[in-house]
Amino acid sequence: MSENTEFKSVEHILEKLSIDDKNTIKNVLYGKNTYELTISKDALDLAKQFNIELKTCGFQCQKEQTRLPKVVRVGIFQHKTPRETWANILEMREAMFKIAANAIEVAAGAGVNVFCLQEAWNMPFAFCTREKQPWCEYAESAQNGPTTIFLAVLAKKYNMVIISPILERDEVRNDTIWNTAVVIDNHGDYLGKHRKNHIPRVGDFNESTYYFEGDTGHPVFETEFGRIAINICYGRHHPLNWLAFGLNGAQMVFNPSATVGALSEPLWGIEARNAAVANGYYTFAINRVGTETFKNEFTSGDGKSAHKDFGHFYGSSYATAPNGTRSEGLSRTENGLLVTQLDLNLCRQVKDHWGFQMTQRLDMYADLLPKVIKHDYQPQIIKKQ
Ligand SMILES: NC(=O)NCCC(=O)O
Repeated sequence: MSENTEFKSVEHILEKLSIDDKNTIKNVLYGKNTYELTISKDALDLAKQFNIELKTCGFQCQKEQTRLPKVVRVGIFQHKTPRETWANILEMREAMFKIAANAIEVAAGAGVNVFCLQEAWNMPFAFCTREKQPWCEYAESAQNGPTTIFLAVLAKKYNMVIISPILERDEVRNDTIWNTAVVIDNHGDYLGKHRKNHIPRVGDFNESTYYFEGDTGHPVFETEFGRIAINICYGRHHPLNWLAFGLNGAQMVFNPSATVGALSEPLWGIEARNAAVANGYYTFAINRVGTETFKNEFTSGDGKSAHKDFGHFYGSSYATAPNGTRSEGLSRTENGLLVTQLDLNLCRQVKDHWGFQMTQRLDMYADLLPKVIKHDYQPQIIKKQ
């Protein structure tokens, strides 16, 4: 399907219904407790000028008697690759930096405190090709590479925490490559990094040709705007990965992704949303957008003829509150910024209400898991004798 024939979004189709029907359906499917944010005219005008779809969503939270509200604005940004995939790397990087700078400027105008980009945001998602050149050249130091240096200036300028998922080159340890999210704090300082824990081996996602499973565990980054963690793309299919970030105290978990319609679209609205409910934190799922075509054909090992693209990255980035209420999705076809306003107090309120954490029986799972990973494990199946 070509990009022109892709439909814009589920919400766009819902717009065709009467207001009453649309609201009834949205209340059932997305939850009721949201509101639109007021955004300055300047930020709205800038978004228009930069061709960025700007959507907002506020999540309601009760006032407490003993704790002050902890209100945070979060921006998530999805974007297309702005040049042909085979463009010169320095030119591509320059064009990507321009797109990110524009989006961050709009986000700053909208009062965003924490901002996250999509997976491997500053390059084409070339891991379908299995070619090492030139793609490995995009890899750079997490702490001192050009992308972190570039974003650190903006983080400081706008007093904004920025999460930057990139292809990392560990120059200290054997030049190895990793799929990594870098966290830069609101003073422009490097706070740390997380390496993708689960590497896909499905469809054209040949990422294991380039990098290995991450070795950084489940870090949670304490920032002035709350405790954040990053569950990179394919990790969203792994409930224990989400669980571990929750156990380490995350209040907001980001899922920067790159995934295509034919493979995962029916799962997209479920997994990050379910993780928010199960773990009592906010989640933010960010998918890239557009179709990226490569110069050389590649095969998928599934009998289909060789081809030059992954298929359509369907965007549809969205946010979910710990009570399961979610925002609308961004477009399936355009660059977009979703700005959410949330109160971190809701995490504890939902835990108190539902008791999922209190009832989760970690003791039973802790007992089972060491047994399961033994090669001679016998599943606990009871059969009629
Ligand atoms: N980037 C990545 O891990 N994609 C895998 C496909 C998916 O998880 O939908």
